This record gives sequence, structure tokens and C-alpha cells, in this order.
Amino acid sequence: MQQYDQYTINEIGVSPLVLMEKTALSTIEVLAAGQFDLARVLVISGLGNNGGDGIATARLLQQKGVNVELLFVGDEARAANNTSQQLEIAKNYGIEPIQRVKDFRQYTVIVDALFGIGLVKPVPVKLGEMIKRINAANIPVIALDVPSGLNATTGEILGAAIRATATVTFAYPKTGLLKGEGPKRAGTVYVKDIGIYAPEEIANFKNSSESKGN
Ligand SMILES: NC(=O)C1=CN([C@@H]2O[C@H](COP(=O)(O)OP(=O)(O)OC[C@H]3O[C@@H](n4cnc5c(N)ncnc54)[C@H](O)[C@@H]3O)[C@@H](O)[C@H]2O)[C@@H](O)CC1
Ligand SMILES: [K+]
Repeated sequence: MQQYDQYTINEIGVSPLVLMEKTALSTIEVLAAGQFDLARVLVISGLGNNGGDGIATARLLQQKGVNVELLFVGDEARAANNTSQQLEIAKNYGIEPIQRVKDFRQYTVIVDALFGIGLVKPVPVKLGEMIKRINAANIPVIALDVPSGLNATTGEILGAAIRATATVTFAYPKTGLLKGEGPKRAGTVYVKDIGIYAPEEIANFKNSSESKGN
């Protein structure tokens, strides 16, 4: 998946911010489909690109008039480039991230954008404790791409992992959602097309255009 991401960005030339916007639009689609109560939404964003997907989602929710708060976890100066850009954009729309949450039970739904497929080592202890508090709160959680703390390839728990009600996974289902602890942690899995394709699919697009004489 990481190779497909990089190919789409570097070889095809699609901007990562466009891909992030699509992840956020797909998430909104699932959030708005009726399964979730959007009375008070918390988006939890980490420093990586998964966090950027979350910040973009928070912005789109705010623009739809939803009561949304953004918990940004970690030092802004260490955020991935696209993620700090998303943070700037969100701030320009008046979203001021919060740094801590005392009680997760005050929210009607939590959007988990702490870690995505980039997580390969155990989650830092403090974030593991936060993940356990979120699970204990028993609030519906929608995970972006993978439940944070789950190894996206093996389905192992990397110290602690979110237990999601639903997971919106981008482009293709990640193998870790289907094996090991994955099925128990991911809830209902929604696979959303965000414009990242495997090389075979790209070849099909090219062939079908050529056969039409384009
Ligand atoms: N490659 C891309 O440009 C795209 C990536 N996308 C999203 O980006 C995800 C992958 O992003 P990344 O590879 O940047 O990695 P992740 O966002 O999965 O982040 C994991 C990495 O960030 C570190 N990290 C994150 N928050 C931290 C915190 N608060 N304290 C300490 N360490 C922290 C983790 O240790 C780990 O190394 C995908 O799952 C998907 O959601 C999508 O936006 C589509 C485009
Ligand atoms: K996540």
C-alpha cells in the first residue's frame, strides 16, 4: 500500500493533499450514513499522515455545522509536512486543537486518526494508556485506515490498539484488518476508493483509453 501511495504521488503526480481530502470525504460519507450520532464529535489526530486525514475530516465536519473538537496528540513541530499543512488550514477556519481530554464519555463518536499504516513499532506508553481509556469509555469509534495500534500488515496489537465500531480503509483492505486481532478491532470495514490504484489497475485504465483511440 505504501508503494502504491508513493507511486500515485511521485509518478502519477496526484498531490497528497488531494488524497487526504478524499480520505476525509469518504469518512464523512460513512459518518453521515445514519449509524453514528454526530451530536458531539472528537477527532484524535497523531503526527503522521493518518493524523492529516483526521484533521481534514474535522474541518469538513465543522463546515457542515457539526459540533467537533480536534485532539492533536504530540508536538506540532514534529508533524509530517502534509499534516502540519492540514493543521494550518484547520486553524484558518477557526479550529483550535485541544491537547488533552479528561473524559472521553462526553463525546457521541470518536474519529481515530492517531496511527495508520505507518505504525510498525509499539505505541509510546502514554498513547497506549490513552488508547485504553478510549476503549474503556465504550463510545462508538470510527477508525481511519486501521484502528490505531494495530499492525496493518500482520493484525498484531502493537502494545495497545483501538477497538473500533467501524473502520474506513482507503484504497484497498489492509491485510491486518483480516487476520490476527484485526477482525475484532476493526468492526465493520468500509473500503473507499481515494484514487490510489495498484499498477495492474493503472495498466487497465491505460489500455481501455488506448482501445477507445484516446
Ligand atoms: N502517503 C500518503 O501521502 C497518504 C497517506 N494516507 C494516510 O497516511 C497513513 C500513513 O501515514 P504515515 O506513514 O505518515 O504514518 P502514520 O500516520 O500511520 O503514523 C505512524 C507514524 O507516526 C508516528 N507518530 C504519529 N503520531 C505520533 C505521536 N503523537 N507521538 C509519537 N509518534 C507518533 C508513529 O510512531 C509512526 O512512526 C495511512 O494510513 C493513511 O491514513 C492518506 O492520507 C492517503 C495519502
Ligand atoms: K487510525
